[in-house]
Amino acid sequence: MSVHMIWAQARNGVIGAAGDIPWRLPGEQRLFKERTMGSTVVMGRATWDSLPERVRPLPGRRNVVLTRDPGWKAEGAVVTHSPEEITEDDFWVIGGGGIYAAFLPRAEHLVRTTIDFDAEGDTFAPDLGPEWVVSSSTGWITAETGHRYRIDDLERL
Ligand SMILES: Nc1nc(N)c2c(n1)CN(C(=O)COc1ccccc1N1CCC(C(=O)O)CC1)C2
Repeated sequence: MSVHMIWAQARNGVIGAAGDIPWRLPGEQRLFKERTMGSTVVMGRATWDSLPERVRPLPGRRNVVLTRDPGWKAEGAVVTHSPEEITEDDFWVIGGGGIYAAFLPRAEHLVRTTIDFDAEGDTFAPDLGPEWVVSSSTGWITAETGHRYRIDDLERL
């Protein structure tokens, strides 16, 4: 089972605010799409709800949604009620905060975008222990909006 996690965070660790992402960086979204295309993506119900309907389910990927609600279902979503139920051998965890924290112990590979600003928000990236090391990095990319961001791949030592 190889578990990948992918997220974008502000310098101060914020990944979400009131059910949305407090920035819009199309270039970064394109990189997310490229990295996950063709794979299984696993997300919490709130992240599913945060996707615009036109891209829900995320096209070209098997969308697995984790929820405690036994009655929840949605067109295009494979519903799962606990992380232990996920037995796929290779998938990408795409949020949100609680889901990243739940899967971090099982993750083998992280793709972390850091945006070079501090954001206001209520949801944070998982705390990474010293066992996580950057295995490759894009270096700073300047977005159309002038914001700088970088994408690091991390592996466990
Ligand atoms: N590094 C990294 N990790 C993450 N987990 C995520 C990102 N960046 C960026 N994210 C989002 O913006 C979430 O999605 C969207 C949100 C609002 C509007 C469009 C979108 N979509 C973007 C993805 C498109 C696709 O993939 O097809 C469909 C449209 C999740």
